Amino acid sequence: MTDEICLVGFGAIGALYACALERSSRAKITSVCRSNYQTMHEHGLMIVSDCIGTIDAWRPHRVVRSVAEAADRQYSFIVCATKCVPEVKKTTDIILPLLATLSSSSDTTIVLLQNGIGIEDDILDWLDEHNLGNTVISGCAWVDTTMIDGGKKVTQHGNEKLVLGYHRPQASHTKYATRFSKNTAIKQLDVFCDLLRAGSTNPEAAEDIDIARWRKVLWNASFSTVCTLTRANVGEVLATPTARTLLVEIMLEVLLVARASLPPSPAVTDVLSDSVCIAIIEHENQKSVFKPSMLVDLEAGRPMEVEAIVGGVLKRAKATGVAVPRLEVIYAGLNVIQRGLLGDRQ
Ligand SMILES: NC(=O)C1=CN([C@@H]2O[C@H](COP(=O)(O)OP(=O)(O)OC[C@H]3O[C@@H](n4cnc5c(N)ncnc54)[C@H](OP(=O)(O)O)[C@@H]3O)[C@@H](O)[C@H]2O)C=CC1
Ligand SMILES: CC(C)(CO)C(=O)C(=O)O
Repeated sequence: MTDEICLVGFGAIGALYACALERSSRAKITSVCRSNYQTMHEHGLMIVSDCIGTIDAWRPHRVVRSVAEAADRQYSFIVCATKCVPEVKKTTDIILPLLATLSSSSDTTIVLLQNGIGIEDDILDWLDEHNLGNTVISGCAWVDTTMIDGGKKVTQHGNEKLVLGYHRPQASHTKYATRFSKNTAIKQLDVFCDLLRAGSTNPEAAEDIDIARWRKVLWNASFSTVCTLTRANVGEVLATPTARTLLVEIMLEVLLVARASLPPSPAVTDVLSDSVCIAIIEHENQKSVFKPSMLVDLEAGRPMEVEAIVGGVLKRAKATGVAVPRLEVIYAGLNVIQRGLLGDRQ
């Protein structure tokens, strides 16, 4: 069987995983290409990847200019791999024409490939409001991939892992909870992971995606934010003892919020224990010249994922009454920069 899949957000992550999905030979991808529509038509995309190899002039099955144009059919999966910047546009607003194609009889699954905490909230709210129970999956990518040459090339170096899982209804989603089917969610997660595996990438189905997301945001809320505020690479931050201490202190704050937000379980105790902070720091190459994507966005003058990466943690901190003084300072500092980046968009 061939799955029709729509991809919104044809950047580094979107293109890499769309290519993998299509290389499974069991998926047809419709890609919404915004700034790179013309480039895709004229040149296709060159992919140079340590996991899927080198592919010249790849073009997805169908390339369209807008989400509205893509919404002419039902899809098995709607994949969103834009940067998550609700300060510019909420995910529900970006994919609204596709959401409008959903009905109580459709099995369409929404997949969010984005960093951050609470990135699924507005989609679940929308489904609840519309009395729908479609599965929502999200993925945390542990990969270093970049789109370069004006959208003509994607590079991916080193290891790649995509941890995926489905989101359970939240307490406020009473209508979604009655429509949601855990069996369907598990089945759809399996299908998506199988397609990615067949396309030579390394998906991992998480028992509990919330735990996996908190584990991932530990890195983003600390390294990404401190590197961005100091405009320094990972090695430069690690070489500065006070900044190194700050990284650990931020991670400890995130861990307090994570443990207060999640139902207690052996997995939470295991994956989100304080000792993980030192392990994360020691795992980094101390001389790394790597720049987190938040800093890369700043340097390119693009809005950063402040709300998704820091705002999401702060929302959960407020809801659970956990004090996060360092994250508050980080958030305020990043928002000063973000205001400049948003400019007229505000
Ligand atoms: N790159 C990486 O190595 C990693 C990234 N991530 C996460 O993955 C997510 C995606 O990141 P990444 O691929 O790097 O991002 P990119 O900036 O490379 O790509 C984002 C893409 O989304 C498109 N887009 C944005 N808004 C819209 C819209 N309204 N309609 C249509 N297209 C839109 C952009 O198009 P346009 O060019 O027109 O703006 C761009 O092609 C982020 O959450 C990031 O934090 C996680 C781990 C690693
Ligand atoms: C942790 C990392 C580097 C992906 O592996 C990332 O998420 C980022 O740069 O934003």
